[in-house]
Amino acid sequence: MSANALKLELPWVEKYRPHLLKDIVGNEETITRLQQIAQDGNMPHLIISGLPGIGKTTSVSCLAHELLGNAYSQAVLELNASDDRGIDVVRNQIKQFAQKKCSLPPGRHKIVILDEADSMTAGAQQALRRTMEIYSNTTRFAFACNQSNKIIEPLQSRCAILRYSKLQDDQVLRRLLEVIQAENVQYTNDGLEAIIFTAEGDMRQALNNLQSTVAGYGLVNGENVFKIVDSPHPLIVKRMLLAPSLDESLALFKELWNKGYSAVDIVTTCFRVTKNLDEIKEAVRLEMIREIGFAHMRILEGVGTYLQLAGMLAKISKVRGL
Ligand SMILES: Nc1ncnc2c1ncn2[C@@H]1O[C@H](COP(=O)(O)OP(=O)(O)OP(=O)(O)O)[C@@H](O)[C@H]1O
Repeated sequence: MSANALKLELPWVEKYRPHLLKDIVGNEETITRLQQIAQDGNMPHLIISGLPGIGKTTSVSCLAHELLGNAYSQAVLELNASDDRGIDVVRNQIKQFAQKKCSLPPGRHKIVILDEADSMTAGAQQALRRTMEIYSNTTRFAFACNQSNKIIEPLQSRCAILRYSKLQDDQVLRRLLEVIQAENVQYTNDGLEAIIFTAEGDMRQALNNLQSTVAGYGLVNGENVFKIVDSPHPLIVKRMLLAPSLDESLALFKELWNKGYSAVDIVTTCFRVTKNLDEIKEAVRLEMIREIGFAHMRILEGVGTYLQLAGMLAKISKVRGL
């Protein structure tokens, strides 16, 4: 195996997973709150919610490490969606853990981390209610989830809810550059732009796409990134949307369609490109987004045909006054 292949073995998302709260990028206010909790030592029950790949699980585990130090391995119970988390696990495993005695730094508590908690059944969540109360003097719970409304109300009312927002492009960029420097990656600016464009604020996806592009092509440039991500190149989509005539627009669309991109891929790229189109008037841009939105809705309802997208392009060219 070559040295390069060996170097690529460990996923960068794991290799560069922050170990301290201060290394987590973005959501500064929430992170500051977690740092305060880490200093006080008295962690409340927590729900951390937000989109995938923005550092929720990482934050909880950093917090637990900072609170418990060397006691982490015995004083933290981590359960995620791949573990069985039905009612029996709550009744047995979690309860047993809560009853377990272990020596901790003074004023600290054992921590149960429930990742992807929104996928737990309502029954299992109900069963947690009493457990959380009875053992709250020794054990605290941290839930990470994508949608906090999937956590039943009684649990929500027992917890402090922290919401993570999507990471800004410059925050993702900063982290990418750190990894690029550490891994000595060759890149071009349009390559970085492509990674940020496709990741849409999801740090995990950004790092994975970076690593896949390096593994596949070596050089991170726009073309290679879009090949790896397998989504239509935004420049072609832009040309399609701004073509001087409907015929030209349809010709570019046909090219994309024949390459095998799905209707959803094309329509979502159309939306992302249109969102940032500075070349046209605001009112026209909003009308275009409206048409794209309608087409997207119909495609998600199941009508993802060639005709559907061709119709969308026809409406867009009408909106643009062609
Ligand atoms: N804010 C961040 N700062 C630095 N690295 C991050 C950040 N967010 C995510 N990452 C990187 O992405 C990886 C995945 O993050 P994490 O598991 O915390 O995501 P998550 O928000 O819990 O997602 P999910 O909802 O899918 O569980 C981490 O290992 C880390 O490398």
